[in-house]
Amino acid sequence: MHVHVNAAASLDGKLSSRRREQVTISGDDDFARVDEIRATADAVAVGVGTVLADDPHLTLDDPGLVAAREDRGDSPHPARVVADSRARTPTDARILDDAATTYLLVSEAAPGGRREALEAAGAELVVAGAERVSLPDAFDALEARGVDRLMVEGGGELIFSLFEAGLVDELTLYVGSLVIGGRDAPTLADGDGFVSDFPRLSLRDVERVDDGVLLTYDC
Ligand SMILES: NC(=O)C1=CN([C@@H]2O[C@H](COP(=O)(O)OP(=O)(O)OC[C@H]3O[C@@H](n4cnc5c(N)ncnc54)[C@H](OP(=O)(O)O)[C@@H]3O)[C@@H](O)[C@H]2O)C=CC1
Ligand SMILES: Nc1nc(O)c(N)c(N[C@@H]2O[C@H](COP(=O)(O)O)[C@@H](O)[C@H]2O)n1
Repeated sequence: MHVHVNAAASLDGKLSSRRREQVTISGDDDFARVDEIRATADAVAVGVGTVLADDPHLTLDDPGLVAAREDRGDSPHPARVVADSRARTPTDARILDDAATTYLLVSEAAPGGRREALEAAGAELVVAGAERVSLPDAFDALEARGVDRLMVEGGGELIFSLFEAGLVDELTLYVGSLVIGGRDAPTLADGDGFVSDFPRLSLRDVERVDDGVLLTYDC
């Protein structure tokens, strides 16, 4: 499976503020670029922290991109994926509407009642890992369901785990021209952080987009 991580950060590396509310960092051109990456993906993933903070929809905005997917025999929108060990996704989350298939990656520790409620709300559950979602096992299960290209939009906890597991193939980072600051504000890679064996990426491209910079890396 090809895993493409995309995120937007302030120039001090924050994905949002210390309030963990959604901050608009990208401009129109960058959001259009994000839509295009979504359109080429079989599925778009976030962690449950992003679902709880942003209530994202993760579908395509551009009807032309929807039509192009349908012309080539794909579903109108990519599937949606949430890494959610304990099945904390609210049953009324936008990500659970019927616009696209939604896979919830849960662990064996997810309470049975929550699993049933989320299945009733339309989610397809994938169980991988004892306490926390095992990303390698979960991604194998997604691949078995036809997900060959996965886009990951965040947040920082999930992205750190993906780097830690060596699962990232490509990173695009839009760096907006604003400062958010805050020692507790989410960054591109949070988690426990690395103290050695830091992942080193290969810079493929640098481009000016909106009033910021788009960095593209091979991982
Ligand atoms: N600017 C941007 O591009 C973006 C910004 N954001 C912002 O980021 C913030 C949310 O980010 P964050 O709080 O880091 O949340 P994440 O979206 O990264 O979700 C983290 C949660 O995912 C669950 N999870 C399940 N399995 C794993 C695993 N193997 N590794 C890591 N996490 C796992 C964990 O909860 P559990 O243990 O319960 O499973 C964890 O707390 C919000 O403020 C949002 O606005 C988000 C995306 C993009
Ligand atoms: N690329 C990008 N730029 C920003 O400025 C952002 N705040 C985000 N956030 C991500 O986009 C998701 C929202 O998706 P929908 O519009 O609801 O489909 C949000 O959850 C973050 O993952 N991304």
